Amino acid sequence: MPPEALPPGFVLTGGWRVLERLGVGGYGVVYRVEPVDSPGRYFALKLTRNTAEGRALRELTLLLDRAVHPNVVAVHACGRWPDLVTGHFYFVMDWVPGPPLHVWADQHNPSFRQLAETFRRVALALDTLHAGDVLHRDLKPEHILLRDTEGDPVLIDLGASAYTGAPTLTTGPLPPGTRHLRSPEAIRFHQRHWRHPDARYQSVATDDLYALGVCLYRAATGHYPFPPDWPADVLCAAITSQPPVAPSELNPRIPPELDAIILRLLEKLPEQRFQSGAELASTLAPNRFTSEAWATPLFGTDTPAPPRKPPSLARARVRDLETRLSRPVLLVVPAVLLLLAVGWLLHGWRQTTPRVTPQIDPLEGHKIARHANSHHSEAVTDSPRANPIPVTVAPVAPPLQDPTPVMKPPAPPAKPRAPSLARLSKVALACTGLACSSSTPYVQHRPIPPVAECPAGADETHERFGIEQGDQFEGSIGENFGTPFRNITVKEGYLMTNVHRKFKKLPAGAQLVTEIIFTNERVYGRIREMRVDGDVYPVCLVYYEFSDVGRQRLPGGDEEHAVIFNLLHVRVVERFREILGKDW
Ligand SMILES: Nc1ncnc2c1ncn2[C@@H]1O[C@H](COP(=O)(O)OP(=O)(O)OP(=O)(O)O)[C@@H](O)[C@H]1O
Repeated sequence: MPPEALPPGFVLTGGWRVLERLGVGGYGVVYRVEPVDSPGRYFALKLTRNTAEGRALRELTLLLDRAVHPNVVAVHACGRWPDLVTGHFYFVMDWVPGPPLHVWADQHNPSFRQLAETFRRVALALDTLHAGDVLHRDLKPEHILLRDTEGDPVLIDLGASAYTGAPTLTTGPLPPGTRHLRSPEAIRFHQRHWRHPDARYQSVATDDLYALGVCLYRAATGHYPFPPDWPADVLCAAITSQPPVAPSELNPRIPPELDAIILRLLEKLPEQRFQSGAELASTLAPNRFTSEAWATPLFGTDTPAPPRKPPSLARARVRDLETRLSRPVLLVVPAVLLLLAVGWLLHGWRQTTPRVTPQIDPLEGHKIARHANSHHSEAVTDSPRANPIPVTVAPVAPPLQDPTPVMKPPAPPAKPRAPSLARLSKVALACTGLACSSSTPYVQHRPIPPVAECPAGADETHERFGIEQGDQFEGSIGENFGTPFRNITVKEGYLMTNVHRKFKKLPAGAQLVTEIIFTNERVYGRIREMRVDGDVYPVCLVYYEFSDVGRQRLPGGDEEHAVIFNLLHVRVVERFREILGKDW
């Protein structure tokens, strides 16, 4: 039985009876359970979805040892299912009966004073974690549950937390996290270092405090400072350089002091934020908020606040572009040409980008920023953008695993060219928040990618999933397993290939983080990392066609874009080779 499908009444090894499923996250599924020998006492049981339990053990270690606090969920037992030794790992913690923070704010509609008190307690809990060298790193409204309607908060999900001596979870520049709650400095770091395999962002307390500011903004206004469903590059650019709309502009009931506190938490520079949970907590001390404004509920029911506009995507696009255009190489271009390009781009973007559609909550009369599902932890990703070629695939962040050193021949120097309007537009189009970290917009002649070794541990993964060198299976690029199948446009960088159908023990839908490299003739896909049910495995796979590594480029594309068909073969290899036509 799959771990996420245990029915009510099912009893797990260890004597825990399942009552209901509370949630499914990236790595675990959480059930409300009761002990068989003590029915009526409720607990939450987090069961890993995969038998590899790195994150769960880490979380358990923290909850048992370092993160013991009345406002952090307490853990009581652990075990494995179905087999005591080899089964899925689980741990049992307090069941928190109330809703997550944003749902509480929207539906219970507490007073500003209650909200401040809830956040004061979260700030104190954070301060204790930080004092013990623990960083939460994935604070979001979904991870702050309310114990009761008064708003006593409980922090959950420390699976991504950092603590001294903890095993590293990822080997990319950023730790796991959720994009719209990442701090500006973390995103800036990613923009600068995503091509550098050894770069690691060191989270600090002010990252958690920034995320807490995002949670507070969401609770007090019904919106995120920057909507999570914005295209990734625009969202990242907005987080790093666009000031958020003042919360009081979205919800005029917000007392000025709270407005200032939220904006300070969201400062772009960490040194301008609160420096510790304790500092924030003292600013939120209840005796400071005596005015009438603090006693009012967050949102009006009798006289609903006039709907205000959430931050505009078009404005963010302009700022994004402004940021990019301020790069020195472009300063020499006459302003009039820039304006023309901006106008043209905005026109194109308006037609091609999703819009943020506010949805009115009928109960409270305030708007809730709409976003697809709950937001699971993820790495920063890039996004599709306006492109003259039909379908562009969204690149993703580089792999989480240790990239293997690549034996690179010296790169041919890029030809300097004088800026022209055509080139400018092209650069602006091709230049994403992440891709902008590269200083060369494009090169004309691309070398065949050099030989590189497989990442450490790939053999073990192959064995685990029953695949061996020379095996070939179908992969597809794009959401919905790539369907409908079609020609797509890819850029160099990273994108996600899916295992298209089950192959040996490889499940359909397993995600293959693929490095795309292309020459003038071929597109190479090198895969060093596979993600299955939230777990990450090193692998050594390549795109493959007939007896050749890589895929033929189809007509279309340009120096920046290559067109390929999105259903393709993936082959297990012993190393990444460079020679065309070489049989395996
Ligand atoms: N102690 C608890 N009491 C009540 N509900 C809980 C508890 N712990 C978790 N949940 C519910 O289960 C959901 C998933 O839990 P959690 O976030 O810990 O899983 P995850 O796999 O780490 O997810 P993510 O992908 O967000 O990191 C939570 O969003 C929450 O709704």
